[in-house]
Amino acid sequence: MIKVRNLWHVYEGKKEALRGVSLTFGNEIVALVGPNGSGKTTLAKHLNGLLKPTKGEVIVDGMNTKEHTVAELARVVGYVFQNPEHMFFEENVFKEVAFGPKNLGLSTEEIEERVKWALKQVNLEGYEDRSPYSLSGGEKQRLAIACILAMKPKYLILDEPTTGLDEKNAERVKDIIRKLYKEGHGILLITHEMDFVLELAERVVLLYNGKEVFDGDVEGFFELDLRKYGLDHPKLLTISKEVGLGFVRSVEEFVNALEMRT
Ligand SMILES: Nc1ncnc2c1ncn2[C@@H]1O[C@H](COP(=O)(O)OP(=O)(O)OP(=O)(O)O)[C@@H](O)[C@H]1O
Repeated sequence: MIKVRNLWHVYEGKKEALRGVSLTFGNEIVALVGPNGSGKTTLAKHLNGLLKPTKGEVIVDGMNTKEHTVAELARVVGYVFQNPEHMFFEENVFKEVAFGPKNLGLSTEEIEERVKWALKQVNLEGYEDRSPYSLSGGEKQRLAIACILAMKPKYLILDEPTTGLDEKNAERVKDIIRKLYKEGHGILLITHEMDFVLELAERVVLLYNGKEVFDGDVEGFFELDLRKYGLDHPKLLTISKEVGLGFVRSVEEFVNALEMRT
């Protein structure tokens, strides 16, 4: 479990980015949403100790982030940043994925095993010798996930993982997220894409001005007046409600509901 208790974060210059956020998070897919500047990235950075609380505390599987290093916490909470190409620096995909496990001090054999396993999870087998920079946008995103997975963290934070991807690549990333969740990972998705929230999340945390203004299930979230928070409803849901079919989470569910009615 990750427990966030009355978390405040004040940046230098006195910007209060988080103002008393409390939540717990386990093996689930949680979407962290909110308008620009609401504090999503600041909150996420607290979960693996990149930032330390100004007030309050964050406990990751019993570890208080104030008392543990980022290196220790990164074994438990992996963070896949937005625009992953900025994080690549090795000459090939194998070395890129091996970097994390190497830093954990694992044996060569185990490192190789982990790289193989992580690349398989994201369908990048056979890419070992390619330069990370030669990959497509979708492949880079999957490589970034593999780099983090190779550390075998229990929790994963994914910051805008489908931004800039075409539909096919976005679907692939969604499939990876579903698979990782089924395998027991807790997943925190930072996203602006409400379709993504509708389709994938189990729970939504909405931040606004550094406070959580909603923490609950997806259906309840989409009953909010989201315009107040600078967010939109997904088109599919709007149409479904307009034609009286109520809450659906995918085109498939919409079509089924339509067929049931006729
Ligand atoms: N290093 C920093 N120093 C000072 N203020 C900062 C710093 N980083 C973020 N902030 C401010 O803290 C607030 C919250 O920022 P944060 O990046 O957490 O928001 P966000 O919800 O992730 O936004 P976005 O959706 O635009 O990525 C913003 O007002 C931002 O300008």
